[in-house]
Amino acid sequence: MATPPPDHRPIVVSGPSGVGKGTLYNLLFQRHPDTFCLSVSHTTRAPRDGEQDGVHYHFVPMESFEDLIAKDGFVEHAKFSGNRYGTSKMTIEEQTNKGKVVLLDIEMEGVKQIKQSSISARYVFISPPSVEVLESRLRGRGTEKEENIQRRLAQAKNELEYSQIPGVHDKVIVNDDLEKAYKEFEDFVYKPLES
Ligand SMILES: Nc1ncnc2c1ncn2[C@@H]1O[C@H](COP(=O)(O)OP(=O)(O)OP(=O)(O)O)[C@@H](O)[C@H]1O
Repeated sequence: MATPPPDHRPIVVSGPSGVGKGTLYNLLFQRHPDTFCLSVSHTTRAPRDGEQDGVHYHFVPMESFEDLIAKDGFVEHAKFSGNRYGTSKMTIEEQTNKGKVVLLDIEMEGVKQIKQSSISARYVFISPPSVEVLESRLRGRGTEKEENIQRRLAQAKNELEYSQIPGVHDKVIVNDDLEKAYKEFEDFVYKPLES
């Protein structure tokens, strides 16, 4: 049965690659079925094998994407290797109107953009116990090539610096012991509304 949190605002989850963001919010989805959803991004890149439109991404032509930018339809968007990616305001609104609390898994530049947008959201940053632990998780996941690992670690240092600026995030969780970090994450998500 769905147990919605008292605060329905979208939750922006950020943190370095490999820190365990997906692990934490997938646990939340398992333990609270039908309550949350992950925002589906728009992209101009072609679908990969097995990717479904509307499930993994909203796949759109460049022209439609740029049209939506011009109409201020995105809370954040970015370009990676020639393709555009973004989170549309419409996607967030539609899911919120269905009674779901929307989680956004966003990297640092996107977080900065959302903070400038009209969307009222809650911000949680997932931090590694140390850069060494982060490196071993990235390697342990076995999904990255060496050059990718080095690039992600360099980017992690920027993200960690940004997370230390007071007031940027409502909550910073160190993902050391998974169950302990999960409990902190769940407590943050289910925090009573402040009057
Ligand atoms: N508390 C933890 N202790 C040990 N290992 C963990 C912990 N949390 C996550 N992991 C492991 O670390 C690896 C990275 O986790 P995950 O894929 O959830 O990271 P992510 O932040 O979502 O990464 P990305 O941003 O690249 O998608 C996984 O192999 C996961 O099982």
